[in-house]
Amino acid sequence: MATENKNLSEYDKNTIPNAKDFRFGIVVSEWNDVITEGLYNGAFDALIDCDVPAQQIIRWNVPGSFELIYGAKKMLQTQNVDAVIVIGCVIQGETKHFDFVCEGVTQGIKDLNVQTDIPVIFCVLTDNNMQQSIDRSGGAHGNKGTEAAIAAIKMAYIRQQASISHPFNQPLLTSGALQIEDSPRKIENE
Ligand SMILES: Nc1c(NC[C@H](O)[C@H](O)[C@H](O)CO)[nH]c(=O)[nH]c1=O
Ligand SMILES: CC(=O)[C@@H](O)COP(=O)(O)O
Repeated sequence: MATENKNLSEYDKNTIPNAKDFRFGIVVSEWNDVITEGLYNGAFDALIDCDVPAQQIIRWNVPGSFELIYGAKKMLQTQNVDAVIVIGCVIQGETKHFDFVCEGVTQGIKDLNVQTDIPVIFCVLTDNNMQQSIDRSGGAHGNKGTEAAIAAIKMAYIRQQASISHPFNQPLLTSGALQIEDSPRKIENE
């Protein structure tokens, strides 16, 4: 189902785990900030609506979507959070730069989800034009930031339940994977 056939802002609170004790990091790209601010507001408002105290939501800004990778890495390395949401808006320009930024940030955020124990939620619009971004940041198709917040709560809950049911969960990765230095959180493959 494409976004045009669903409203990104709709969620059923009855299907969402109790989030009042969870802490969330949100890393926001400053590129296309008219859009990213709308996405942030959607995410923040949804977390508050799901009973997350405002003081348990940490926001950092980065210059562009490509920097979301490093920002999220340092967020999860240094802050006590249960999930991180990265927010960006990449809009096609005249050149192939769009392709490389989108692929780079996608792969980078994927790598963080594989290499670390903290879920990182991908709230990065990759649109053909500004209207598509407007439609997905509080416009005709709802707000992808809202969708990302709900995903963050659900993934934080999965992580919490997994640690309860499998307190000594085994490393997932062989050696040689990306090492995130100086992290207070144990890398899965160690
Ligand atoms: N064109 C867009 C960018 N480009 C900037 C890159 O994300 C990055 O900051 C730069 O290459 C320096 O490393 N970023 C967006 O978020 N959105 C765009 O449309
Ligand atoms: C995604 C981008 O970096 C892009 O918007 C930059 O525009 P251009 O390709 O015209 O340089």
